Amino acid sequence: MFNLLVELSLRPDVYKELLQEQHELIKKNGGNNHIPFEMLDEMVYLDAFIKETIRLSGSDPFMPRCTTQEVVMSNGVSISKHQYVSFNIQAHNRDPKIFGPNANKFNYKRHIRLGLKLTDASLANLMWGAGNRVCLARIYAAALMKLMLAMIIRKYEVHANYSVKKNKHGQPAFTHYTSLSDFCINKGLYFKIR
Ligand code: HEM
Repeated sequence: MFNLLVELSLRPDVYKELLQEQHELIKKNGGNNHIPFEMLDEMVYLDAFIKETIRLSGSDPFMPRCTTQEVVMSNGVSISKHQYVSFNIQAHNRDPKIFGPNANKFNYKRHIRLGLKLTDASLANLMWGAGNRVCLARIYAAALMKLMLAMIIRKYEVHANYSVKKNKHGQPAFTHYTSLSDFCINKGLYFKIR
């Protein structure tokens, strides 16, 4: 959740688009601010924003497994029984073979174009794991994330307060995160009521 809020605070243009989506839904609901479960499905931008944030800044970085038998991989490397192996989700999530030449760029609309939803578990979204061990509560967890973010977007502006350093290529290097703080706006994130 913290990553999502940091991302929101860093991207005012995206924030505007997400707020616009919420305003349209409120209007469609006759001005009522209530968020019924079915409405979460209509939050297409918010869905894609969460997915893109988690693709780039991660949930679970690794999927550890223990082999139950010897495995010979396609490149000839063999792994014997009872060895711990791990799949690197973060490297996968930035792989240009899967996400194209702009794999390192934040572009949440890529998921809308592909018609992929936050709750879908696929190679384009490993945040829930995959296969037999896929997260059993992903629909619940996704709904909670969307509900909380939608409520925050409707009511608050989120601002970050940490220094954005530049790396040697002049791009922002977000190395200086501070933790959430409710007693001092000089640290972490703060919320301003609209
Ligand atoms: C944003 C929140 C969540 C994320 C990102 C997430 C992610 C994951 C991932 C990646 C796995 C697979 C782990 C692996 O293959 O090694 C997993 C499995 C699982 N998750 Fe979640 N999860 C979330 C929330 C929840 C919640 C709230 C619950 C329960 C109320 C839950 C219940 C489970 C269970 C029971 C499994 C194991 C399924 C199995 O092994 O058969 N998850 N989750």
